[in-house]
Amino acid sequence: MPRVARSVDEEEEAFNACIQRIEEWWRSPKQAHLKRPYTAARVAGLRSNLEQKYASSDMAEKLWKQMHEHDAKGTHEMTFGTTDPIIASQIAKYSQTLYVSGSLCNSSETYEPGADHADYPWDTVPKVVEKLFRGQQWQDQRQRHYRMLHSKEERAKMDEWDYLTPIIADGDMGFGGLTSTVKLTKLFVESGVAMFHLDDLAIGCKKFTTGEGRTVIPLSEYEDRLIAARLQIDIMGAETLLCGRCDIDDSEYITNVTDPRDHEYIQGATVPIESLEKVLRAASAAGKSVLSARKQWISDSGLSTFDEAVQKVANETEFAAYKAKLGEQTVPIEQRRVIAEATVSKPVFFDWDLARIRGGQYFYKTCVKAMIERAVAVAPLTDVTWGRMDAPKWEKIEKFHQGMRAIIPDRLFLFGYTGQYDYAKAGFTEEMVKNMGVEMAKMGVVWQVQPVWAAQGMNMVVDEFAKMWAEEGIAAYVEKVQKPALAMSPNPDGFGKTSYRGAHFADGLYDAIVSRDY
Ligand SMILES: C[C@](O)(C(=O)O)[C@H](CC(=O)O)C(=O)O
Repeated sequence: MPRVARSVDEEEEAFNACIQRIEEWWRSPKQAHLKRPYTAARVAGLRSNLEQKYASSDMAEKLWKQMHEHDAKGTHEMTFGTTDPIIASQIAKYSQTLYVSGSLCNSSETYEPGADHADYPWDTVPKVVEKLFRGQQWQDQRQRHYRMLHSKEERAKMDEWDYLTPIIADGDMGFGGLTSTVKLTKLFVESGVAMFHLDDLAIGCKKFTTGEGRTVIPLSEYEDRLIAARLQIDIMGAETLLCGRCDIDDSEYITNVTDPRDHEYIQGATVPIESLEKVLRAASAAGKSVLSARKQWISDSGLSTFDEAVQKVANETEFAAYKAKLGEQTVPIEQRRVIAEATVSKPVFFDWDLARIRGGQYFYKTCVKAMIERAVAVAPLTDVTWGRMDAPKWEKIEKFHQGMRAIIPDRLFLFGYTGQYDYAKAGFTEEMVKNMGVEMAKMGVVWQVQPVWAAQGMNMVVDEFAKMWAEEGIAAYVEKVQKPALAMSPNPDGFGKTSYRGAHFADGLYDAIVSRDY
């Protein structure tokens, strides 16, 4: 039987050398801000004997450099989402990066489309990243071949695009268990991604039209999710970047109360009342609106956090004493009750179980302070932060990013302009909208994306063309598409002056094979 041709002493020596290489790597400038909860020995013990290099590392280092250059200049990247290599090749002319949206993948890259629910197969987004990255490499190879068919003088006058724009991808919530997140991470690294983001949402709980907020997971589970991803990146020895996305801004529920760091934000009934679920079941049985019954219960129950419950029954002096005793550290609910008993004369009624909803979730009162606490807690595991917001509230944008940088001065951020942002409703003037990208860049928001343009802008383009083509046919195509396209500069590719569609490259391969030189 073939055995590994090496003595146990050599094995031991190789293993210890691997540990030292990992420890040295972790001291490198790009890794130094990270703090792992596991040792280099544990990582070495999870590696195979085949240590590989990944293109993901090259693309991550390119992105890391780009983001820090933007930060130093107070500028920012603007890109948008696509799942199509042809669109990606055109984005490369004006943006330095590319984004792969989970929402878009769920509507255009799955056998069974869906809403932005991350209910698609876990390997969907990494496969789209790989498709786009392969497309980028082919465009780069094709362009290089075409250029080198020309003299230096001719090349000096030709367009040359950097098609190898780092790809940032949506890892959603890591798709379930920790080993699912490990596998997702492995595929992302192997796909050539530069960075991916993981959020703190509970899987499968998003609601879109009922007015209910998102469900998040306890901070400890969010940390584990990110540790799983960081560990797999370390096992692969990759430079791939990890973004901690925090989705609590639009949340209303949390799956459980195991982490005392969340207790400050959990809401409960502050008067004795029938449980919410019991009331909703009765309303449903009576054919009444469950949403109205829910709204009424929230009002009747005096739904509040524990601190708000204390404030309702304490006088000013008592509440000040209560808050002073709490201090700034994490105080679990049972300790909050003890402090309330010691500082407030009246009894405090607070029951978070009465408010639990059908899936067992607890009500959660989000705020910027909670967003900052979460983002800071996971910063040692992540390279950048994304505080996701369902609507643009400038005060909140400022409070979050400035609050984060007051604690981590060099933190970099991502930001997503989702398609349904209503700026007027959010109190933005036209001037504010025009300047928000630049103003956010001053706070370290160096990468800004419109994730789902393809589900909005592309629909407009296709709608317009489909109507024209159906009604006016080829004559309109020649006048409104073909002629303008061929006249454009830089050439929008497709046909005409460049080798965009690969004709020259294909012939170049053929000619090399049959060794015929032009
Ligand atoms: C970025 C996002 O995660 C996505 O899937 O593209 C979505 C986009 C959107 O809802 O517009 C999100 O922001 O949650």
